[in-house]
Amino acid sequence: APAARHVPAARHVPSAPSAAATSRAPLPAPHHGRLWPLAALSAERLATGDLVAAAKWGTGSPIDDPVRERQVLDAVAEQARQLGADPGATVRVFRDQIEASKIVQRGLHRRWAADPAQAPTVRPDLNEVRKEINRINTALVRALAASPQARSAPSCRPLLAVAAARVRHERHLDALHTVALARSLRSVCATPA
Ligand SMILES: C=C(O[C@@H]1C=C(C(=O)O)C=C[C@H]1O)C(=O)O
Repeated sequence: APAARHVPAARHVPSAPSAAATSRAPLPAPHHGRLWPLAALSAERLATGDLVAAAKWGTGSPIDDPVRERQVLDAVAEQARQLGADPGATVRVFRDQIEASKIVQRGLHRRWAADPAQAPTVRPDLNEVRKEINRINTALVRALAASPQARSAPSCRPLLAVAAARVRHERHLDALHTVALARSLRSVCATPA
C-alpha cells in the first residue's frame, strides 16, 4: 500500500527496534538508585542533630531557631530553582528534615537531663556544625532535583522504606534516630501514603 511508505518502519516492527529506536526508548528508571541517597543524606543530616544538641546543651539556647530555619528554607528553595527543580517540593522535604533534627535534639536533651553521665563534655561550635549542615543541604537539594521520577513512582514508598532500613543498619541507628529518619523522609514520595 502506498500510504505505508510514509510510516516509519520501526512502528511496524516493534520487535526489531533499530539502534535509533533503542536509544530513544526511555531507560528503565533506576528508582532505588535515586532514592537511597535521599535516605543516606537524611541520616547524615540527622547525625549533625547530635552535634547541634551538644552545641546547645547547657547554654540556654533553644532547640527551635525559627530565624535559622527560614534561612535554610529560603536557601534550599533558591538552590532548587537554580537546578530547575520544584522549590515547593524541596521546601516540604526540608520542613521534615528540620522537624527530624529537632526530634533528635529534644530526645538527646531529655536523655542527658535524665542521665547527666551521658551528657557531652565538649561543646561543638554551632556555626561550624551549621556549615556542615549547609553542605548536606546542598547535596540533598541536588539528590531531590535528580529524583522527580523516582519520587512520583508508585514504587517510591516501598523502595524508600528499603533504603531507610539499609541506612538504619549501616549506621546502627538507635530508636530515636530511626524514628527521626522516618520523620525526615515523610514528604519524599509524591504519591499518597
Ligand atoms: C539544627 C538546628 O536546630 C533546629 C533545626 C534546624 C535545621 O534542621 O536546619 C534549624 C534550626 C533549629 O530550629 C540549628 O539550630 O542549626
